[in-house]
Amino acid sequence: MTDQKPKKLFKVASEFNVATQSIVDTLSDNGFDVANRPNSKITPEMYEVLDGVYGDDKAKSREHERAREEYESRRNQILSSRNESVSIDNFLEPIDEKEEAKEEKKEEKPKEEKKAESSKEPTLEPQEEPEVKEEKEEEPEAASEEVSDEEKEKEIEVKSSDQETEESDDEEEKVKPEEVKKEAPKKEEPEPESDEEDEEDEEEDYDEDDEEEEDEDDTEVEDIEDEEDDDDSDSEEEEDSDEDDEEEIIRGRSNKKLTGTKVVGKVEFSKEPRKKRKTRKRKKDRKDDETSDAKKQSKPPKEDKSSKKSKKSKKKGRRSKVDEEDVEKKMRETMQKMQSSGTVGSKRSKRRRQRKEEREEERAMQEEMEQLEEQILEVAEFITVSDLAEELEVKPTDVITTCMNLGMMVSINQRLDASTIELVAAEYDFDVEFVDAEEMIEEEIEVEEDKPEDLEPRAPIITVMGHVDHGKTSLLDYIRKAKVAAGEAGGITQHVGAYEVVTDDDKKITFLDTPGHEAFTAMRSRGAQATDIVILVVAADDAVMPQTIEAINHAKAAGVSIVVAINKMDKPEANPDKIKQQLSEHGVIVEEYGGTNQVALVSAETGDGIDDLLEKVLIEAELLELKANPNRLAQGIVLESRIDKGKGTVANILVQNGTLKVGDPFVAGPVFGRVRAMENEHGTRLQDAGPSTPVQLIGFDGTPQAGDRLIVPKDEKTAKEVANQRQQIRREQSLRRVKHMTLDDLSRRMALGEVSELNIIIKADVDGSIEALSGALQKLSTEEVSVNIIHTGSGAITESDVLLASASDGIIIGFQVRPTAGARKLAETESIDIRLFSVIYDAVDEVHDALEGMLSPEISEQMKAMVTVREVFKVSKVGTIAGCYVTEGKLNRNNPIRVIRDGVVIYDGEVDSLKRFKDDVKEVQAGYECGVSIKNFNDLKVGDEFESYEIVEEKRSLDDAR
Ligand SMILES: Nc1nc2c(ncn2[C@@H]2O[C@H](COP(=O)(O)OP(=O)(O)OP(=O)(O)O)[C@@H](O)[C@H]2O)c(=O)[nH]1
Repeated sequence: MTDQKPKKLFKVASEFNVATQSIVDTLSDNGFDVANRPNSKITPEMYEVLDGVYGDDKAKSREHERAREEYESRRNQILSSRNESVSIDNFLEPIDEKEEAKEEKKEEKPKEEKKAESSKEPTLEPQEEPEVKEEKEEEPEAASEEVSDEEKEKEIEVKSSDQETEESDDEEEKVKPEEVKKEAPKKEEPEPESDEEDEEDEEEDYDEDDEEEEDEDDTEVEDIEDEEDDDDSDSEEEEDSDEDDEEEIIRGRSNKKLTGTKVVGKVEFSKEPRKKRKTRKRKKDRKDDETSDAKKQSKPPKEDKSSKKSKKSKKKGRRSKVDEEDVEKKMRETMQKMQSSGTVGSKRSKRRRQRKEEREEERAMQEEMEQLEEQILEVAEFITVSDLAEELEVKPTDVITTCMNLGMMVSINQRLDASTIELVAAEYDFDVEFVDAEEMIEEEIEVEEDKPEDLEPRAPIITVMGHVDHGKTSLLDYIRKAKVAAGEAGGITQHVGAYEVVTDDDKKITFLDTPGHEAFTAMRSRGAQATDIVILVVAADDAVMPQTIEAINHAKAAGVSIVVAINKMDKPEANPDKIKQQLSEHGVIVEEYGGTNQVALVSAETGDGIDDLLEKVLIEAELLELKANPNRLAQGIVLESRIDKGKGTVANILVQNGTLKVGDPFVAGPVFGRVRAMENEHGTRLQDAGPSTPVQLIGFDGTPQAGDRLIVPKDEKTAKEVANQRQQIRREQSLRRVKHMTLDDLSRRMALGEVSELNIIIKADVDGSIEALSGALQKLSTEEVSVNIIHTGSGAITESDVLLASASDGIIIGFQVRPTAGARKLAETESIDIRLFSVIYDAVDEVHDALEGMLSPEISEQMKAMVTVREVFKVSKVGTIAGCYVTEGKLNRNNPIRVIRDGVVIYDGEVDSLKRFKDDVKEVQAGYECGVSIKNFNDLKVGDEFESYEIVEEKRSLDDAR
């Protein structure tokens, strides 16, 4: 009009609210040759011509715009009056209004078309209308959803205005020309903002939920940004602006909206909608790869994703390259504008892009992981050559050849150890992940996983622990007498390792018979855990004692909840507060002190508080949500076993899950069996036993160990096979495997990935050394291996320590203390590594070296003899002479010697003189008496022990080093 400068086609189109094609056509009719491109220049002359043809439309467009504006603000009012969040409902409510608007639009569009076309080919008009309808019918499929979607679209459409500009004959009076558009968006901007925010959130969720549609969503999102940023300049070339509009429409909504949008385009050009899609896709691609211009290349992979997309790609192909490039260029510009403008929209788009990049990275990583996983072989140690070959998908002879090349002669049925399996697998480019052999076998039989709906609450299984004489047995006895199913005639007739009690409100609790943490830990050391809750008994008239602390540590190491029973409350000197206080110092914090451990004040003598204790146990059980499925094949645990002259092997079993029935075949550890008979503690024969029921079971082929898991497989054949396999594996393991952690073995096991933590039990002479040592050791934790001090205590290393080490696969560090004879033997049989030190730094260095994989135990200490002092003679000028008895080994006068009193090293020195009767001797064998004096040490007492030892240099073999 008044403008002297040439205008861009898309702007003019938007101004007149006509399709760019119509403008191009009109111009060509009037002798102007203009390409239908958004940026084609419309000279003032051309503009004049257009003004003549479309001037009226412009006015209508303005009117329309105003109407739309009104509608928009009404809508926003409604929306904001509701809860800000934009939900489908929010959109659905103003349906009527929107529907109206929609109707208007539908009517407007065809008419506009007519007008646009009328200048050229009025006859085409009637044909266009049906086309539009068709489109509309085709695209939006889900009617109800789309109503809301379309409404949303409309809102946005209204904002963008380009589409509405596409005429309206009937509505002419209502609809006003375009200029309004420009004003309108500005006003609208703040309002729609909130909607779009919400939409954006929706999109975010959507993005995350649906990767497939991610791209489209993103496109939509960007379109929204376009909308936001370009609202002012709403103007876009007719065609592309149509596309953009569509995109804008799409923005806040689902893909269906996109299709709805197409309709607009189709009104004018039957292929338009497809072009629009192309544009969208291009946009997507650009977003995917902003910097790359080669969008077309990036498209194909995405297109593969869905047939829809591939269709799109075909459509793309139809369009001329030039057009695409132009549009892309335009899009790029828009994007740049958006970025440089630094608007909220651009920030959003950045965020979105970031998210998208992150997602892509994640996807790439996942793919990588998958690839890596493919190369990981999950096998059990001691797998046979043939099984390994099967896993590697090669012939057994190939594995044998590989082993030969590695310098090992193996047979097809030979079982291989971890390092050999690794070596062989490496030859085939596989990494190995070792899984527990027994678990693997169990996996074969334990296919069925309990469904949550099949699970029913089961009775909790309780172990009572506490210090000597604090009343564990009394408590168990009282509960048993008072609560064991009162109706049972004859009372308790036999020991089944556990018993069930029924509380006043008819709830069941199963108590394991053997109190104390030794039994508990011994069971755990065999890989079994029967206990759900520990009742920690502490005498109210005493204090938290060493075994109380041990019990706490054992329960914690097992991850079992603790309910405290402060016993002997009937005693006048009872002081429960002191006990609670002391317990809190050891990590057992009762509820009134802000902790989670429940506490009951009881008297095992009078029975006071026992009901309260049981109630608290039940509450704890409820918190633990202990459940089992009684309607499945049984699983249980062997509590004890013995051989009965008449019955053969008899074992006390605790059923943990499922129901054990007479006649069931089973496997308990490496032992096969079939349930011949079951009895409860009252000697009553049972036909079946459900979860948490203790029974005495007959029908074993061999003798299982306490702690062995009992499983009922689907048939006898499987049970026999599993038992057989387990026997083989156990044999293999006992032959070839150091069962428990040792410092020497640590680095090897670290390399195998078997170890992520080093559990240490510290025993020392005094508390000060414990603190210093545990502090220093804990600091040694590395990323790969964390150092856990699971128990500390002063005094000799006891069997209980060894059991805990065994159960927790830990090592024992003794500082200035020695193991008791029993502990030493147990440590030998359980292969527990006990390291004894006299200097804290030596201990720290050794653990450090082990963790670094640099431990070189070339020099080690070997105990040569143990000697007990039976009498002490003080001889003037000579000093103290001990009359001794050599209990173990051979006492050599040249070996260094330690003096141990109550398990604690009190002196480390040399033998001054060693005599048999009156004669000096070089050495004395075990079982003989002798007289010993120690250089510079006279403080000898009856009962002291001497430990004679030798420093040995060990040469490490290659095997050791591995
Ligand atoms: N007054 C009083 N004495 C109790 C109570 N509970 C246990 N006792 C007594 O404390 C002593 C030790 O009780 P036990 O039940 O044998 O203690 P324990 O913890 O099982 O001991 P060990 O089996 O040696 O570990 C016995 O003489 C009981 O009579 C109580 O609540 N009140």
